[in-house]
Amino acid sequence: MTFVHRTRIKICGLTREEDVRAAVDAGADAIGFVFYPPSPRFVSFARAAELARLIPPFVSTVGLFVNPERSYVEAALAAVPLQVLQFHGDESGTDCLGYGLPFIKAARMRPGLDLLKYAASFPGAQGLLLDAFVEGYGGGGETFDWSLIPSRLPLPLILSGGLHAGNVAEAVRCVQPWAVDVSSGVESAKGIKDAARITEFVAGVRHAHG
Ligand SMILES: O=C(O)c1ccccc1N[C@@H]1O[C@H](COP(=O)(O)O)[C@@H](O)[C@H]1O
Repeated sequence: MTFVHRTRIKICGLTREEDVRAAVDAGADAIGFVFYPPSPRFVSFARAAELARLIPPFVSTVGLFVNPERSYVEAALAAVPLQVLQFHGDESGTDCLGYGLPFIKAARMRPGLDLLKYAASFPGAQGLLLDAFVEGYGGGGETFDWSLIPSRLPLPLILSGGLHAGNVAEAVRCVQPWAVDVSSGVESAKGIKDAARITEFVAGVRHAHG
C-alpha cells in the first residue's frame, strides 16, 4: 500500500543519554520527556535540559504533562528547549493554550467517547494523540481497539498505546496515522530504553510502507 506521507515517530519517556542517542540514530522524529512526577519516566527540567543538548536540529523535543499548574509548564519552558507540548491528562482546551508553543492533546480511548466532539474542544491543538485508557494516565503499554477511531478526524492523528516492533506495522497499515508514539514497547524496564527495540520499532514503521 502507498502512503502519501512518511509516518512520523515519537519515542517518549527518555531518561538516559544513550537512549536519546539510540532514538536519534534510529531515525526518530521526536523525543519526549515526561514531566509528570508519578511516572517512572519522570525527568527533572535540569535533566531534560542536559538530554536535550544531544538532540540535533530537525528532531523535535516534546514535553509531556498531566494536569499541570500553568507555572509548572512555564518553568519547563524556561529551562528546557521544547518545541511541542503534550497534554496527557484531563486538561481543558483553555488549559492547553497560551504557552506560545504548539500542543498535542491525548485522548484516552474508551467505548462511548465521542472523539469528534472531544477534538472540537481543543481548537488550538496541532494533533490528537490516541492512547489506551489506563490507570496512571499513560505509558501503560496497553493497546486499545483501533476500530473505535473514526475514519476522518479534524486533526493529525498520533497513534499510541501498547505499540511495539511486533504490532506497529499492522497499526500503521490499519490506522494510517500521521505519527506513532511509543514508550513501553521499546523498553527493557520502565524508563530504560533498549537500543535494539528502538531500531526494530523504527524498522517496523518503515516496513509498513512497503
Ligand atoms: O510514559 C509515561 O510514564 C506516561 C505517564 C503519564 C501519561 C503518559 C505517559 N506516556 C505516554 O503514554 C502513551 C502510551 O505509552 P506506551 O507506549 O503504551 O507505554 C505514549 O503517548 C506516551 O507518551
